Amino acid sequence: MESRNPRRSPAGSGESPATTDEPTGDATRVVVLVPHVARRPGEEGERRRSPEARLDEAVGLAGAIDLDVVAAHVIGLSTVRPATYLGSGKVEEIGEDVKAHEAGLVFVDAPLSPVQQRNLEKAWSAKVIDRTALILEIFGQRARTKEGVLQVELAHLNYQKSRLVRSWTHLERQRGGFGFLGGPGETQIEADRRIIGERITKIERELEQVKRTRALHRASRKKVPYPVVALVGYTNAGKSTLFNRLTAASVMAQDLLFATLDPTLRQVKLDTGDQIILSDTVGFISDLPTQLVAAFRATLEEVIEADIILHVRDVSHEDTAAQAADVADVLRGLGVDPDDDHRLIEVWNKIDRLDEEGRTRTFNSAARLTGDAHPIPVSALTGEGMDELKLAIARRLSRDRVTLALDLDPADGEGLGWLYRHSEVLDRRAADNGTLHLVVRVAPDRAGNIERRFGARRTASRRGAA
Ligand SMILES: Nc1nc2c(ncn2[C@@H]2O[C@H](COP(=O)(O)OP(=O)(O)OP(=O)(O)O)[C@@H](O)[C@H]2O)c(=O)[nH]1
Repeated sequence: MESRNPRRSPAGSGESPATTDEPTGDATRVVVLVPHVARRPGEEGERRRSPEARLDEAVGLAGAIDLDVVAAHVIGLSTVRPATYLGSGKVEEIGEDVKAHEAGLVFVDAPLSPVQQRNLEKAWSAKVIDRTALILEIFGQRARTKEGVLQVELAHLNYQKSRLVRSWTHLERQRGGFGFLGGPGETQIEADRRIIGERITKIERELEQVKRTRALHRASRKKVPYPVVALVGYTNAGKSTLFNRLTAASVMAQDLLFATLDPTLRQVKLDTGDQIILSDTVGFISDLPTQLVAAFRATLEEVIEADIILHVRDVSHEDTAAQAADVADVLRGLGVDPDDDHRLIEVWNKIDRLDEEGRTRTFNSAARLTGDAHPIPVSALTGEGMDELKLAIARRLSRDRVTLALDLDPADGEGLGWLYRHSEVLDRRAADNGTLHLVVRVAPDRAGNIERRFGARRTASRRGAA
């Protein structure tokens, strides 16, 4: 997608003006608006955050694609106006602001209808984008795998298709390149819809292919007997930093939202000797546009299937509770029970940012939650708490997995090879008569197979180091 160029604004500002109300200001200079509508039924999600916290988040989102935020306001509204979303007085006021700051772009952190968007663009002589458009841009820039790129492009096209009330300059350009398109009698919107429809079909076909390949990869990875530990968390919680700390691998970790659109997998050996596959995932966000839910699902398959889910939370953030609730919502949407303490471990990150009092409070509340619900306070930045975290993972793993003891004929090379491929071999000793005594560990669903094939016995023994 053309918008993936980081220097380009979502407005596609480099394109030639098609109408007189094209942006007059600099399209990288953005005014950020958070409309705050009086509470209405069914808007619970939005109300978790104060308008100021939402403004901070909106500014962060704009900054995530290198936009220069020149002004940011919370706009109190009693009701949404069908034509312009905001009341006429506010529209005028903001128009002045846009002009004064020579902004070419206004980000309205709300779902705007195509008509509202168009009217506001006219009123402000600036490009207007809503939350969905901005998030799509961010996801588009951060997509790292082919599947991620295709999913975001598909979401983008569906979004465009639903908003065909105005010309889309890139489509015009495309039409210029294919002069045969747009036969007689075909309106511009019909032609645009057809072009978008064709591209959607093409991308869907490509996605099918990519998915098939990925399914094959997943199947082969499943043969590796290591459990998958997935990191989830609100955007900017510190997942990539923690991932790096745990793997000492280099993935993009920076103070940007969505540094990780696609899952990243690394094999990690814990100090206890346990091998795990660590999976970094996309940062969650509140009010995720519906167009992206499908893309999210695909990239989050790792989470759905993970043996352990680490929920990374920024406990130094004033909105940490609301963020945790948003993450729980997304997990629920994926069919994962966020209250399943058996599978989830909460990692309370960024404790280095807390003052003495905050630290004491955090450690005390962590200590109050016992057993599986016990959260692990850490600093991915300084490394504090990493040993405790690894130990917690190892404990959870050894508890959930089944340890089996078996004897093997030394001539059964094939059987031995099979065991190494399909289980974790914890111990291997040869008796005087040559018989191999093996202790292996597997996920419970594999145990039956090994019991039948090798006459293995379940044992309570665990590796001493754990
Ligand atoms: N002070 C402090 N900063 C941290 C810590 N962990 C991460 N950060 C910072 O927080 C910012 C976001 O960290 P990331 O690791 O990119 O966060 P993420 O959760 O992967 O972000 P997304 O990919 O956007 O979801 C970066 O500036 C990190 O340096 C921590 O323990 N302490």
